[in-house]
Amino acid sequence: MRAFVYSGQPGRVVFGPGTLSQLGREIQALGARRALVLSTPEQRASAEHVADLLGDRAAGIFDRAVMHVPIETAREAREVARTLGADCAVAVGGGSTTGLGKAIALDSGLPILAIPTTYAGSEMTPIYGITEAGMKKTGRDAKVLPRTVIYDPELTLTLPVGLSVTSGLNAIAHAAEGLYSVEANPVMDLMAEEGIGALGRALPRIRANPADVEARGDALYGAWLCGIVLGNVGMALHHKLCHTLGGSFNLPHAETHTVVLPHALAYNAAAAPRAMNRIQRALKGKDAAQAVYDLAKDNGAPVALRDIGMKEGDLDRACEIALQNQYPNPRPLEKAAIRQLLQDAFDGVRPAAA
Ligand SMILES: NC(=O)C1=CN([C@@H]2O[C@H](COP(=O)(O)OP(=O)(O)OC[C@H]3O[C@@H](n4cnc5c(N)ncnc54)[C@H](OP(=O)(O)O)[C@@H]3O)[C@@H](O)[C@H]2O)C=CC1
Ligand SMILES: O=C(O)/C=C\C(=O)CC(=O)O
Repeated sequence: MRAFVYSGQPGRVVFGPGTLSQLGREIQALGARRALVLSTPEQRASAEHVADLLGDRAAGIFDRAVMHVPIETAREAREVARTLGADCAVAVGGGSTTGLGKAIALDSGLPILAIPTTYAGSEMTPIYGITEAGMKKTGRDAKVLPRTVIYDPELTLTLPVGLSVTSGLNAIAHAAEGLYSVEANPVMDLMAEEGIGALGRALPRIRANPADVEARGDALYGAWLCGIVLGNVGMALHHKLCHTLGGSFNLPHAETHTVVLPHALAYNAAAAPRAMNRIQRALKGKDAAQAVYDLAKDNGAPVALRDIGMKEGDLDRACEIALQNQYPNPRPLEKAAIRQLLQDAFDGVRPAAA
């Protein structure tokens, strides 16, 4: 076994159907008296429900969270938190809403209680992202790691099937890259394989019956584990490509992860055989890249960048941007091969077996 470093992230998790009802107790345990509830405009009704549960511990609602946390929105939310005298942020929603909570916490140190309704995993990480002048900057700060997370599968019943599948594959991407991270360790490997397996089993069941609370619970459990992996070990080529495609070409986050992941795995397969074994074992497939591609395609998710807004003429530039800085990856970053990876992802071809 090779040497490794393991740093656990602190945080309390309350998990299970109906656990939102424990919000009052959890807020009290945090010592918060005036919680600002965050949501997107579309999830305002959920924010109102959360505020009702908080009763006189609710300071107000800020319902203008948007994808990738524009700095203007972050400033506005910080100001609202200050004006209302908030001593806590409660983020109910996906990664966009959790991300806004993190932007507030980064500035003020307010504790976050997160109630995730997608599988993106941000609630398990000390990573924040803020977009300024069209550029998204990410960083790490222990202050932004939510102190408490309530995972209530009932809140994910309204997540449309298409988004459930792509968000689940976003989560799988964290675990898959965690398995070949330079910081990989045996504890994260266990969580990664278990998380991929749980999502691999849950997504087809959610597609068959979006109201299946058991399957929703399994997916959220998988997302939790995959999020822990993202928060603990560094990512590689796949996440770099997705940030490039999302940040510079405005492609949708979870869909981009879904399309690119099989091709990033095929690129790295020969250099990371143990990681590939774990992925294919978790998905009960014969080849990791093909198993991920099939999971997406068989469940109706997009598999081609051309179908999610990418222009073929931008592939060269995407390749250049993704290679501007060096970063750890199992296989060295080879320009021609990465350009071909992007072409394959653009065309949506099923990757060849390793
Ligand atoms: N810092 C970190 O560690 C991480 C950050 N992220 C960041 O998070 C963002 C992506 O997160 P993601 O969760 O995919 O995106 P969003 O939070 O934008 O949610 C994706 C979609 O899910 C919908 N949705 C969420 N909850 C519900 C619900 N209960 N019912 C119906 N629809 C729902 C949203 O609808 P609507 O807009 O209508 O609310 C939205 O259209 C990106 O900015 C990404 O960079 C992602 C992973 C980790
Ligand atoms: O960009 C961020 O906000 C930080 C990390 C992620 O988005 C992880 C991911 O690509 O899913």
